[in-house]
Amino acid sequence: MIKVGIVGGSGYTGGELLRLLSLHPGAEAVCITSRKLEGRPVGDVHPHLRGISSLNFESPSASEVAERCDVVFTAVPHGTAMDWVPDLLDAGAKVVDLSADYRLPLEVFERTYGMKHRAFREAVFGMPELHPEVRGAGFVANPGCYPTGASLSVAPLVGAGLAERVVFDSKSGISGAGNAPSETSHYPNMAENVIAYKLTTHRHRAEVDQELSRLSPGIRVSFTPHVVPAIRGILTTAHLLVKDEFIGSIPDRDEISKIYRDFYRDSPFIRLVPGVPSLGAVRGSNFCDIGFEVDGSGDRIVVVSAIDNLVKGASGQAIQNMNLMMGIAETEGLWLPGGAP
Ligand SMILES: NC(=O)C1=CN([C@@H]2O[C@H](COP(=O)(O)OP(=O)(O)OC[C@H]3O[C@@H](n4cnc5c(N)ncnc54)[C@H](OP(=O)(O)O)[C@@H]3O)[C@@H](O)[C@H]2O)C=CC1
Ligand SMILES: CC(=O)N[C@@H](CCC(=O)OP(=O)(O)O)C(=O)O
Repeated sequence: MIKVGIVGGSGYTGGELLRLLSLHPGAEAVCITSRKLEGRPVGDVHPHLRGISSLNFESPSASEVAERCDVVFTAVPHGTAMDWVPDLLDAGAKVVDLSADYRLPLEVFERTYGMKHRAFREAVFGMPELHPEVRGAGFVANPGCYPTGASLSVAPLVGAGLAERVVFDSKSGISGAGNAPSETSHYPNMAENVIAYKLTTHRHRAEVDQELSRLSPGIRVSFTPHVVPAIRGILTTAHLLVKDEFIGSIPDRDEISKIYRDFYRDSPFIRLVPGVPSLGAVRGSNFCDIGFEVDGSGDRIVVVSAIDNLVKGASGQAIQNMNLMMGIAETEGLWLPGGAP
């Protein structure tokens, strides 16, 4: 049994890690931290875990957590994980960091997040479909939620050299913002509304750019996020503008499907769907559903992806990474259907 610790277990991704781990046959949570809830049962703040988890929140040091665990998930805000990760690694634990602290090269992180990094280490970028080196790794930076849905939606087409530019338009459920109440999450502001924000400046553009540039150097990436009145889920619409040489001669639907199937042949959590993906079909699951349509104008392919931001966009992908790091089947504990409708 893999012994698991969760630093920052009172938040949304911490609760989701516990839910998924409770279904995992080869891993068990043994330590869950919270500064403000020390001593309280996990079910006090995560009511869905009442009767399932008998753990109490603790407030131990990094070395104590590492001593008791094989793998530790750091599910704390960016700028905070860097105070935990080096000590956990030095004490011998494998670490999956859910924050943004280790997803980008040092200089790009500091520019994008406007802060000095206090404890930089190299990590493997934890998107197994694009980074097979996750297998056996000791330290993995789990990707952001938007970058997961965005990068996976078009990676095969970008890798095939079709794209000049991709313009992403993403819609997220409100849990993407974490459990601290904010003006955006206030019910009268959010209900029956759609809020676009950081139209050209969201920090996740750097992550998507990083992943797609590896596949096609020089590609141009634009990204605009929205919050919609849903709790979970991210629906991303990618407008892939083809290179000049493909204008009017975009591969047909069968050829594009083949590009996807070949690229994702070893990726059990990617489902190429015949129509338009829906959030209901992936809610609660680790799947990323992808559908596409070639624009009759001949210069654009529109791709839509759907993920659950708390699962494939965070805690599910983190467990997928843990499985690969520990040398067990990638799907272990994660082979769950979505909660349609
Ligand atoms: N929500 C989402 O969809 C996604 C989130 N992420 C990332 O995952 C991480 C966690 O997100 P989420 O669960 O939503 O966040 P929440 O705001 O819901 O929870 C944050 C957790 O961090 C703990 N925490 C906060 N500050 C500190 C600190 N200084 N030291 C130790 N613990 C601290 C809090 O515990 P307490 O105050 O009780 O100590 C709480 O448990 C973030 O980096 C987020 O960006 C990534 C992808 C998707
Ligand atoms: C809806 C919403 O507010 N989403 C968050 C996504 C944050 C997240 O989960 O990403 P990181 O792990 O990179 O912080 C936002 O736009 O900031």
